Formats: sequence, C-alpha cells, structure tokens
Amino acid sequence: MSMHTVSLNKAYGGTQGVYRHASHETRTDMTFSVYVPPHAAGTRLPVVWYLSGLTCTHANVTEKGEFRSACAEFSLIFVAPDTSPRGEGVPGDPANAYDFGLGAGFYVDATQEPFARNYRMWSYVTEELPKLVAENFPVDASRQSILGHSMGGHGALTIALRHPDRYRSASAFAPIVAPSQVPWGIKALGGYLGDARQAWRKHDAVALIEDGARLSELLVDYGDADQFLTEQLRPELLQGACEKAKIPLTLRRQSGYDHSYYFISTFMADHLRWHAERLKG
Ligand SMILES: N[C@@H](CCC(=O)N[C@@H](CS)C(=O)NCC(=O)O)C(=O)O
Repeated sequence: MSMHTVSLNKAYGGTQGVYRHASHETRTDMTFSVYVPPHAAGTRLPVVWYLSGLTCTHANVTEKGEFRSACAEFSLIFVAPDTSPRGEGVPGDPANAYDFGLGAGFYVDATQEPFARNYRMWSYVTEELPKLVAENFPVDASRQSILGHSMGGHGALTIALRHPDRYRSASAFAPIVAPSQVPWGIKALGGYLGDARQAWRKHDAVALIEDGARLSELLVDYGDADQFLTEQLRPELLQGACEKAKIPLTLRRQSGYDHSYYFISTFMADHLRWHAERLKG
C-alpha cells in the first residue's frame, strides 16, 4: 500500500505529517495526519487513534487539538483520519446537510444505496488505515488506544467495545453514546444501514453494552454548556448502561465548556496522560 506526503512540519522535536493515499475501502483518495514524537531510531512507539466529529477532516484536530506537547512528553504517535470519503462522484453533498454524507461517515460500512460503494469508514478505520500506518510509521501495534469527539467519540467507543483486545484504553470528548436514540444517529444509521434497527445495535455504544460488550474502563468528558448535550449526546444513557454492566466509567462534567475545540484542547493532555499510563510496557 502506498501513500504520499502532503506536508511535513517539525513540532515539539517530532514530525507532524499529512498524508494521502488511494483507499481500496472507500474507492477514493483519503487524507490523514500522523504526529510522530521524538524518539531513538529503531524504537517502536504506542499509537493513539483520534476520531473526529461531524463536519471535520483530519485538519480540525491537527490544527486545534493541542495534542503534540503531550504526545512528545509521553512518546505517543497520534493518528487522525478523515470522517468520510470525499471526491468526485461521492454522494452526500454537505450543502444539503452537515450531519449526513461528506464529513459525517459515522464510522459504519454503509449497506444502503447510493452510499454503500464509498462509505466504508468502519473498515477503513479498523482495517485499512491501521495496516498502512503500521507499514509506514514506527508503531508498536500491541500498544494502541483510541479516543474521539462527538461522532468520533461514538466511533471510538463502538470500535473499542468491538475490539477489546486491540485497544488498551478508550476515551471520548462529548461522545454520541446512543445513536439509535438521538436525531443525529437515527438519521445517519437509518441512511447508511437502512430501517432494520437490529443492524444499528453494533454501532451503538449503549446497545453494545446492553448486548454484552465489555471494556475494563472508560473515560468521558463533556461540557455542561455543550449545545448538543441534552438532545444528541445524552451521557446519562452511557452512565446507566455502564452501571448495569459494572464497567468502571469516569464521567466528568466540565463546568462552562461547550462542544468546540476550545473544550477538547483543554482536556486533551489529560486524556493523553491517561492513555499513556495504560500503554506503558
Ligand atoms: N457548528 C457545526 C456543528 C457541528 C459541530 O459542532 N461539529 C463539531 C464536531 S460534532 C466540530 O468539531 N466541528 C468542527 C470544528 O469545530 O473545527 C455546524 O453547524 O457545522
């Protein structure tokens, strides 16, 4: 699998890169960013996957996430994929909707037309991109963690719940925890997966936990001034599911914070420290 370098910039002694490759999953070119911290030649480093929210590309967190200082301090590689396929012929014009189509892939493999051909973000993020990253960067694949924001928090939680042996830890900022029960999720899962709600359950963190999926622990932050909190995010549903399933959840309500990267960047280093502790050794 080949990729080409779009940009490389030295930062905190390491390298922030942006790369593009032809994806066989999405049948489009895909762009992603990777920060590699300073390290001794020949060493393999733990990797943290960051999944972004609605309307985002790799660039939002890369430019506004303020993760590099902590990644350099804790020796973490940080990978940020795009949130959907893009390009000529890809359906889902964002002029029609910001919450479905381009920039809103929801980390599922679509089964419905006309989306099934390109919208394969589940397989892209869990299979294709990890292989490409392992081939091209000094990652230790036995030490991986995943985190995300909003729609990307949904992606991080569902991916971690379905791959408990692959990721040592999972966390989220303001995640959509029960897409089957909120407007963003009902629109996206219905549009990509169809009306048969049974197929939605493996893309719904709360439903996965109800159906028996387990994680050793979870860290979730949200802001109490988040404009999406009560209608779309509903952290209390995750809290209830985790309590029932006895999954230790650290759920922090951050006073005055909204849904933006001002919130995410404030708590980014904290999450990365938490992951780094679990990625040791
Ligand atoms: N304000 C956005 C709503 C979507 C939104 O808040 N997106 C979040 C993720 S769910 C985000 O990170 N946006 C991009 C950014 O802040 O850079 C819009 O109406 O387009």
